[in-house]
Amino acid sequence: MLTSTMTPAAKRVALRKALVPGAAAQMPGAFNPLSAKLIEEKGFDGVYVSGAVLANDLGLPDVGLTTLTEVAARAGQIARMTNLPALVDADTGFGEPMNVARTIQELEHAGLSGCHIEDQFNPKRCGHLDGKNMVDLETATKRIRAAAEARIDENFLIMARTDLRAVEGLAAAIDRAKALVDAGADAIFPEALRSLEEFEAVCTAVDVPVLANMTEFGKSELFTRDQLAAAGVAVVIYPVTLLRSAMGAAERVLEDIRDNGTQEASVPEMLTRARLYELVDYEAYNQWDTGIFNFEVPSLDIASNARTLHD
Ligand SMILES: C[C@](O)(C(=O)O)[C@H](CC(=O)O)C(=O)O
Ligand SMILES: [Mg+2]
Repeated sequence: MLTSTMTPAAKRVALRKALVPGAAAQMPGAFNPLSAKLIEEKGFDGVYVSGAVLANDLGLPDVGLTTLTEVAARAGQIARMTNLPALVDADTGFGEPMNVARTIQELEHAGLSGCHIEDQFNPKRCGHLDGKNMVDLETATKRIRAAAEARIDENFLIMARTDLRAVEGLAAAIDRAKALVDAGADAIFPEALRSLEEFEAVCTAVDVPVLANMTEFGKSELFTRDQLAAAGVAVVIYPVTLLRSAMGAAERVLEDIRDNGTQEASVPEMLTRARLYELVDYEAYNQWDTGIFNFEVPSLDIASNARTLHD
């Protein structure tokens, strides 16, 4: 009720514990606080807060336009609504090393469990697009060192993302990943790898947990959890999956209303009123005021989601 019951410190410990090489812990991307509750209810290991989703949600492209204030605020809203640890995409860190240090502290104060910082130039691009511009090794390591030194809670996870694979190849990406670990990264996000063998090579080369980005319509195939676990991956993100699914459903129902004059045919696809109320724990709020949940919600078979509007 109201917020999660676990402290940010406890969630950070949970994230550290989940990040075991070969565990392939699954962290779907929450596009809002409510979807984080759904992710938790379905038994996932953590929640990812995607920079692409955050930007796209504002109607913006994912090119580094969002500010630290916007990202910390939205990620904080998401993090505090779930007992799962939340890992946020901090893009290029929002500036020079001193700004990166502030980014880490703001994200900690917002209740996040960790973040990743990448080695692209601003304006950055989605890691699965061509034409990325990379910063040099010195700048990349400075960002990570500043991040690691700035944290207050030693369990706040600093993950270094390298986008070098698509630009200079796997060997260069592995070299950079090692240097980023030496600079203080607790985990590595090798972006846009091409095969399971490449994941395996990175996992073998670095002695910290490795993340796999299973984003749709990108450069990586959509490998299964078992395949990634066998390659040694510690954590898997599905960053934009829920936003793409929700927006796909929204597009379909809008066309239904426009073309048929009613949404009736789309209702079976919808989350029911009862299910929605269950997710926001409506009933629990009666603890303060018994008048809050004293009405009838059409009782239905929540599991099959099979009712119609007229039930
Ligand atoms: C992981 C990612 O950084 C994100 O912002 O979610 C994106 C995802 C995407 O655009 O599909 C990425 O650069 O891979
Ligand atoms: Mg991103």
